[in-house]
Order: sequence, then structure tokens, then C-alpha cells
Amino acid sequence: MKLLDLLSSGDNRLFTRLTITGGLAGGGSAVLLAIVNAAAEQIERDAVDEVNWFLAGAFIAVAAIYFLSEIYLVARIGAQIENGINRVRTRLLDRLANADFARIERFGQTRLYESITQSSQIISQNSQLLAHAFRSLLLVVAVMLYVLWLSPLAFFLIVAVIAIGTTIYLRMGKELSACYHKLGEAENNLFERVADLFYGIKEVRMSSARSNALHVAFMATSTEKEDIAIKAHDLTFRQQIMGMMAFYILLAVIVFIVPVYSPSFSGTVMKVSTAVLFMIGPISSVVQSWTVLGMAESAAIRMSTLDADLLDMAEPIADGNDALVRDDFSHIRFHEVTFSYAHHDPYHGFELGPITLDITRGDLIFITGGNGSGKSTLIKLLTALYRPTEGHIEIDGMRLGPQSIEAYRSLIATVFSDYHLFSHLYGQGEINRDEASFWLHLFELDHITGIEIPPPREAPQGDNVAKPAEHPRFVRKDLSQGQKKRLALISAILEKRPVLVLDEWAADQDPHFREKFYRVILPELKTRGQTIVAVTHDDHYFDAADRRLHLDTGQLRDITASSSVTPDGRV
Ligand SMILES: Nc1ncnc2c1ncn2[C@@H]1O[C@H](COP(=O)(O)OP(=O)(O)OP(=O)(O)O)[C@@H](O)[C@H]1O
Repeated sequence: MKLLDLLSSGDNRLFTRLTITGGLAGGGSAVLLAIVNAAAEQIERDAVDEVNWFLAGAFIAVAAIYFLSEIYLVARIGAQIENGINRVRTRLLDRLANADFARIERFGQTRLYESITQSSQIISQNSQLLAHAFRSLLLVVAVMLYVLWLSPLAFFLIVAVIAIGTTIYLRMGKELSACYHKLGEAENNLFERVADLFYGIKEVRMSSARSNALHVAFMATSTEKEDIAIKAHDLTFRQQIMGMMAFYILLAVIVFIVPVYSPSFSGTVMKVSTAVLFMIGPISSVVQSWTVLGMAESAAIRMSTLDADLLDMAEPIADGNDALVRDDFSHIRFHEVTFSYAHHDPYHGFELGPITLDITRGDLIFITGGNGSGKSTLIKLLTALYRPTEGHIEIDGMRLGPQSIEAYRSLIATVFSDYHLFSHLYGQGEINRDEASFWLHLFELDHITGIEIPPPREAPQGDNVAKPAEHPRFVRKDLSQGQKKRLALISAILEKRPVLVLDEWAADQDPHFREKFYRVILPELKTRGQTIVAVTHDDHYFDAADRRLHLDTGQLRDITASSSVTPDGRV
């Protein structure tokens, strides 16, 4: 059962402890029932008119054991469930962070979001109910042992009813589980529609046709979800009613039929009936939680499938040659590198290369080319986010591989065309205030924002646990698109990495700042020794580069030094 795997994560001792405590709580209930039955029997038999201190004392002692075990059990199961969820969520995020970028690109964002947040929420929200059901199950087991002691005939009758009931239940449960699986998928689809509406609200407002089409799609998905949910509720209620009916039939058999055919049973009929009535509550709790368990199990399956998928997508990274990748490298070389996107339709695939290219430290290189010519793909290869389909990349003669990829990436700062401006400057080490002010001023942002650098952290006192480090952050991020992009570039510059890779950075800058970028900022960075590779469409400024590499449907040519193109296509 995936839910159990997810929650135990190898800690079987805790489950043993929970079972023992659950046994104490359930057994306690059964013993309490036995004491009450014994006291009632004594009153009926001897007509006592004073307190039976022995039974009363036993009742108080067992009640105390029951109370303490129950409290421990409910608290621990809740904690165990939350721990398990937290562990899996953290693992999923870790795996996501280390997954191969090209495969993550193809992976549905919705599925990631759903599994990481919604599935864990389903399990978490129902944790108390599941804890209650676990305790109820153990109580039923304990009371059944008591019934066995009272009357083996009654025990076997009840077991037979439970066995038949369970078989019918499991059959119905299979259908219900399939129904919940479909419900999960329908919820995913619905979420995708809502996300379309939310993220595309501007486009939706601008087109009534799009708005109507989205509305129709939303309604269809929502109705589909409604139908499946109704079916799921219907099946659930049928299951519950079937369970209850089984018990009423059992009671009727115990009270009306068995005493007629087994006269010796009449002495214990009251006690057995009380026990059956006593179990109805816990059994219905187990029955009701069955549905929840089904939902939690299917949420756990979704989380575990995602976990396995992400593990399978893990990027091969290994310890080893990192130290050989030097900050003061002198060359990055592409050797006959090709890259193709996996595409089920062979007529729509795209292949970049083969590319053989030398990037010398300190170069200022522009990459140009039409839309879809492969510029961003080349950038993703250069930044080692994509791995070449064929050929390889070398840095100072060392071939990039799992051992060196992380160190290689740490040489490169980026602003992609679909960059993300983080709320804080995570992992950028210490930021020099003067340097930050210099760049903010040069980028003409010093009057609207700044960088807030947190004071150094104090060492933890005594037993206090060290707080996580505060990160520097931009004072304001709610700026225009062009201004935000300037912040992203400042953030990349402050990373102080030897290579800067920019994808159409100037696309949304005004003419004044575009000019400043090509004529002032890039030269400033170059004089500081920065190697820059920038994708650009700004033909007015092509002369600002040392080299211009032009892409045409995946083929690269050196435009600056066409003469240096060798017959075999080397650039
Ligand atoms: N994730 C992807 N999966 C499949 N094909 C892709 C993917 N990304 C890009 N492509 C295809 O690869 C080709 C090159 O895309 P790329 O983004 O590298 O072009 P580009 O030169 O950067 O274009 P633009 O100037 O429009 O940004 C295009 O035909 C595109 O359809």
C-alpha cells in the first residue's frame, strides 16, 4: 500500500510502537466493555446494592490506560502522517531541482503542482480520520477477541458476516478506487483550465471567442468532474449502507435465530449483542474511512509515481573532476555538437548542428538568426542545461560529463529570455554594497529600488538552533518589464561568474537604454574580463561584438570572420 510506504519511510519501529499503543487503546475498550458486562451481570444475578470496588477500581485503571494510549496514538499518527508528507514533499522538490532540464520541460507543470501540493493536502487533511480508523480497527480486533471468549459460535458468525461484507466491500472498493483515480485526473484537467484562465486573463479579456471557447472547455471539464464525483459519492454511500445493513442482519440473527437453535447461547446473547452494538461505531468509522483511505491511497500513488518519474529524470551528476574546471579557464569548445528535440512526429523535429565552435575567455560574442533558427537551443547547450545528442563540449581540453557539469555551470551567469527574477538573491554570497550601487546607478534604477543586504548573522547562543541565513533582496521588484530585466541582469552580474549568457536581453529596453546596453554596459563588462555570449536581433549594434555567430535553421556560421570557416564547417 503506497500510503503506508509513504508514511513509514523505513521507520518500522514507530509503526510497531503505534500498533502496541493502538492495541492497548483497543484492548482497553474491550476490557472496559467486559467489566461493564460483568458488573451488569452481577447486578442482575445478585441484585447488589453497594459499589463493587474491585470492578470499579479495574474500570478506572483500564480507563486511564485507554485514555493515555488513545491520546498518544492520535497525536503520534497525526505527527507520523505529517512527517511522512513533509519527507516526500522535500524529496520531490529535491528531485525536481536535480531533474534533467530537457525532460522537465516536457513534463506537465500541472502534474508537478498537483502532486506536490494537492495530493499531500488530501492526505494531511484526512490524517485525523485515518488515525481514528486505525484505532477503531484495533478496537474491533480486541472486542472480537472478547466475543470469542464469550461465545465461539457468535465469533464465527460475526467473522462470517465480516468476511462476506468485506468481500462485497472490496469489490465495490475497486470500482470506487477507479472512480477516485478518474476524479483525480478530472481535477487535474479542471486545474489546468483554471490556470489557463488565471494566467491568460489578459488574452481572455481581449477575445470573446477565446473566452467563450475556454468557458465551454471549462464547463465540459467541470461537468465531467461533477459526474465522476456524483458517482463516487453514490458508490461510497452504497458501500456504507451495505456495511450497516450487514450489522443489523447480524444482530437480528444473534437475537432472534441463534438462541432458538443453540439454547446454551441464550446466557451470553445480551453480552454478545452489547459487543456488536459497541462495535458498530468503530466499524462504521473504519467503513467511512475506507473512502478517505481510497482518496489518500490514490493521492499517495500520484505522489509516489511522480517521485519515481522524477528519479528517472535525474540528471547524471557525479563527484569527481569538479576541481579541474577552473575559474580562469581559457577555452570552451564545441566538438561536432548536435542536439535534437524528441518529437513523435519526425517531420516536425528540429536538429541543431553539427556545431564546432571555440569560445575564448574574454570574447564578446553575439548570436543572431531568425525565429526558430536554434539560438535559445544553442544557449541551453552552452549552459549545459541540454546535453548534446551527439558530439561533446570541452572546457580547456576536458570533456564535460557528469563529474564536471556542476562546476562548469557555476562559471556561467544567465538571463534567459524567460528568466525568473527571484524574490531574494539566493546563493550569491556576500554582496558588495558599493558594487551593487554602481550597477544600480549604471542601470538607472538607483532612484526606484535598491538592494537590502541583511546584517551578518549572530552565532546561535546556547541550545538555540541557528536560523537559516537571510538573503539580500531588491527593495522593490514591482517594476516595469524592462526594469525587471535590468534587475535580473544586475543580479547575474553580481554573481561574479566569468561567463555571462544573455538571451535577447535588450528586447524590451527603450531605445535610449538599448544603446547604453550595447555601447556602455557590454564594453564595461568586457573590460572587467567578462566573457559574454548574447543572443540578439538588434542589427544596429552588431558591430559591438568581437564575433557574430549566425544561425540558420540549426546551422551555425561565423559572420565576423567568414574567412575562418573551414571547408568542414568548423567555426
Ligand atoms: N522544448 C522544445 N521541444 C521541442 N521543440 C522545441 C523546443 N524548444 C524549441 N523547439 C523547436 O526548436 C527550434 C528552435 O527553437 P529555439 O527556441 O532554439 O529558436 P530561437 O532561434 O531561439 O527562436 P526565437 O528567436 O523565436 O526565440 C524551433 O523550431 C522550435 O519549435
